Amino acid sequence: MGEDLDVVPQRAGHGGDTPGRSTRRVQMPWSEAYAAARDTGPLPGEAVAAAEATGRVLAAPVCCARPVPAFDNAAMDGFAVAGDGPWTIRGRVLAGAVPDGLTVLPGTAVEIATGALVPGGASAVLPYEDCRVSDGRVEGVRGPRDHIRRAGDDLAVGAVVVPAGRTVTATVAAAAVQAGAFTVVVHRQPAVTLLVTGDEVITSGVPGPGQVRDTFTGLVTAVTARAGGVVESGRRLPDDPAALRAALEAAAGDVIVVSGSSSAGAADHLHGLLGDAGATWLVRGVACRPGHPQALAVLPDGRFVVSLPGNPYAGLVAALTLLEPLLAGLAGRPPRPLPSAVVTGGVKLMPGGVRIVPVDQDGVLAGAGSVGLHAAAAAGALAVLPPDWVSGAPAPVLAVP
Ligand SMILES: Nc1nc2c(c(=O)[nH]1)N[C@H]1C(S)=C(S)[C@@H](COP(=O)(O)OP(=O)(O)OC[C@H]3O[C@@H](n4cnc5c(N)ncnc54)[C@H](O)[C@@H]3O)O[C@H]1N2
Ligand code: MOO
Repeated sequence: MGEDLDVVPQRAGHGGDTPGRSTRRVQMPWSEAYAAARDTGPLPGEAVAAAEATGRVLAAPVCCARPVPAFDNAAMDGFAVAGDGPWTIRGRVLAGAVPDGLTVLPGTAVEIATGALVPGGASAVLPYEDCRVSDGRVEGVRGPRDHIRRAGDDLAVGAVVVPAGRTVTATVAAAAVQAGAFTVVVHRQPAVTLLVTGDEVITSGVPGPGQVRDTFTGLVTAVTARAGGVVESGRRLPDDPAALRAALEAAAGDVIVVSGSSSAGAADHLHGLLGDAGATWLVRGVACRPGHPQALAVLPDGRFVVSLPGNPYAGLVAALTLLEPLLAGLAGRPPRPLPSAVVTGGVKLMPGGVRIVPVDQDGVLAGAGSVGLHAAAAAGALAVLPPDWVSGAPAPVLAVP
């Protein structure tokens, strides 16, 4: 666990606080940091084929473009008839056929399939079950229902199929297509560039003395996907300010995630570079353990920078505290309260802040430092424990990716 250099549990650090190198950082309460990340607002909408929009959030309502049903069609297999019976059979219309010029005259019938376009003149469809057919004639008694589905019976043009703000599911996409809305307007997916810093970090092979294997690429990719974003590029960088500055300048997309370089050491350049670049802090330090050095800034051109502390468990905490809500907000997902669960066990709490601890599906805490990921991996979730938490009380819970 890192040293508590600067625990000042009060709110501060919102916009306007220009980054610069400093070892003393005011820490924002965890719930405010989470909300600040989540409330950055959605990206604009774009038109996407309904069938390809699954998982995206509607930026505009889906409106009915063609009536449902789109044309008068038979609700039953049988005979479309006009006038009183018996009726002389004059033809057959199957689904998909266009009975151009075919009119059902009084006293005549057309054999018809469910879903087939009902020819002009027909006043009802008699199901086979209600008919007798002999010598090219149909006899039967019309019931109270005409068994014709009229155009627009279910939905009229202009009606709202699904309101804005809903996530496109397979059913939403199918309903849109059924209503003739073949494209839908969804919030743009936030695009992420991941910069993995650290001379000691390697991305393949067995680490040599002083080296570690990168743990962030997979975690950030999973958290990003879960929040509705997409990692468009990832790079490993040495602890070199010029390389980090160039990578920050060149990074494409909406959000730059930087792992490591979050602290105050001689090799930690991120904060100074963000200051040089004129960035504005939305969050700079969070009153939580682990993960207190995490930060969120916005560059003058609107790109966000999320700083994940290099210690792997602390970085995971930060990815769930800042990255996931930021991306979910940018993707247009409506804010929802975090799920909460009854948590039991014993842990040293953090005065003036929250302790974030792996918790299993039965609500039992597992201990964890700021480095090892094993407890989070085995537990599957993290409990956010306020300073006054007692065993048996509920606490917000974050699912691990
Ligand atoms: N003087 C202070 N020192 C430190 C403080 C502090 O407040 N004052 N905070 C400590 C805490 S807490 C954390 S967390 C770390 C944050 O460090 P950085 O974000 O600057 O990260 P590094 O120093 O580069 O690395 C820290 C640690 O993490 C390992 N690491 C880095 N990247 C990866 C990766 N991609 N995969 C796996 N492991 C990684 C790295 O090898 C180091 O062991 O600062 C404390 N120090
Ligand atoms: O302990 Mo640090 O808090 O690893 O982020």
